[in-house]
Amino acid sequence: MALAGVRVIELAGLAPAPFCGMILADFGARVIRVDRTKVTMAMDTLARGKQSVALNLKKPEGVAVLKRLCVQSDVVIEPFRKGVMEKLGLGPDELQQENARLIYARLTGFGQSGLYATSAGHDINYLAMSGLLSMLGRKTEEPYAPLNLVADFAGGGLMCALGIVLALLERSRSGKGQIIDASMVEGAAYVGSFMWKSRSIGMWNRPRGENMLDGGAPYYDTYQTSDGKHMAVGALEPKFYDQLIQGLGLDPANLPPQMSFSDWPELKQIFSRTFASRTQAEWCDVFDGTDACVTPVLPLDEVHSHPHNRERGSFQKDIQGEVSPRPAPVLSRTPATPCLSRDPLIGEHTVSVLEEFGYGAAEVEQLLSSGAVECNKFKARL
Ligand SMILES: C[C@H](CCC[C@@H](C)[C@H]1CC[C@H]2[C@@H]3[C@H](O)C[C@@H]4C[C@H](O)CC[C@]4(C)[C@H]3C[C@H](O)[C@]12C)C(=O)SCCNC(=O)CCNC(=O)[C@H](O)C(C)(C)COP(=O)(O)OP(=O)(O)OC[C@H]1O[C@@H](n2cnc3c(N)ncnc32)[C@H](O)[C@@H]1OP(=O)(O)O
Repeated sequence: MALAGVRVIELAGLAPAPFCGMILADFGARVIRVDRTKVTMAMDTLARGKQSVALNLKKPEGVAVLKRLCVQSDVVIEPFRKGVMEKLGLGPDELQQENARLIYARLTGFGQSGLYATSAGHDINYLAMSGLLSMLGRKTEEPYAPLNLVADFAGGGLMCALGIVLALLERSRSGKGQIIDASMVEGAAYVGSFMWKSRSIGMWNRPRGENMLDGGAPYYDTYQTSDGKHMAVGALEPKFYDQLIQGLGLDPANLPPQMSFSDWPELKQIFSRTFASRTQAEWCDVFDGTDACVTPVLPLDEVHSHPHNRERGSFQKDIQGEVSPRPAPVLSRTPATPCLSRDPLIGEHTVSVLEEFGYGAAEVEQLLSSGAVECNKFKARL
């Protein structure tokens, strides 16, 4: 796989860093997650393919172990507030002094500098500071965050993974590591560059919820069907819009023009009434295979069985029967082969990893007895 041989130390975090680590693991990196000790339940639901070592970084011995792991690794991902790693003596200066090739990824909400750098926050806060949240939500509602998708994952974990891969590529020429300052505010904003750049062509010059792509246009929205499900409509171009009108069985001569903003509310009502007259399956029979840009809105437990997704194998089932998306994108020669076995227990691999990284049995025993590390063996259910 593309990242085979790359060793990553992921310090356990909330959601963005685990997603970054999972992406790297999916594409072949060896990801060792460093968990806290005295924690029984892992909160990392994105742990596939990772190993877990439990270290107490409040103990000098624990800090020394992390240093040794990082000296022999390519990447360290830290998900903490600015300054936490420096307080532990594990900042970039310390770690890159011992390993100049180390790529030190710092995944934060506000970045390593600035007024909010040491403030707590979550996805919605970073999204708000990116400018994008002000554009999200129907005109009759307050701005709302689309789950914790945009800052945590698109602008956070995924952007950080991109930074790591870029730094690995650069290191193949320079031989040197570097620090990645991955701010979720900036990552989310960067993902939203189109919103900035398309203002020049008038894409967003109407109030929130009244533009073409933010719920204003009747031909770019969702509609309820007679069985309480929904269809998604994205018929932007006139040639696709014509097929939408045809599929709905409407006469264009009796409708206002597609681009008549003032008539959009009336058009939306006509579309709503029409979509409400049939079931989702019936509308799929009408629109599947056409260019009307109409698709069913599928709930999570139906996506993997939809003929299109099933044919491509877009979703996978792990050893415990849990369905989740397969890694994307698909590389033709070195595709990701995600681990489908169970997630690691906290500290499950502590002893084996320490031994692999050069600790002798007596040293491991001493670290265990001091509480600097912990090991939880998987107890197979008999
Ligand atoms: C929307 C998402 C949130 C997704 C996560 C949610 C799924 C969960 C978040 C809260 C959970 C609920 C909550 O815990 C309450 C219940 C608990 C119950 O047990 C379960 C049910 C709950 C309802 C539970 C349910 C869910 O699990 C939750 C809802 C996001 O937006 S995630 C993005 C967050 N932001 C960032 O990641 C940006 C960068 N990080 C930060 O800014 C901060 O880390 C953050 C997130 C603000 C947290 O700040 P905090 O003060 O807690 O930590 P830090 O300042 O970073 O310092 C870390 C300290 O930990 C020490 N440390 C680290 N590793 C070790 C170690 N191995 N050994 C010892 N010590 C360690 C480190 O030294 C720091 O110590 P100091 O504070 O002394 O310096």
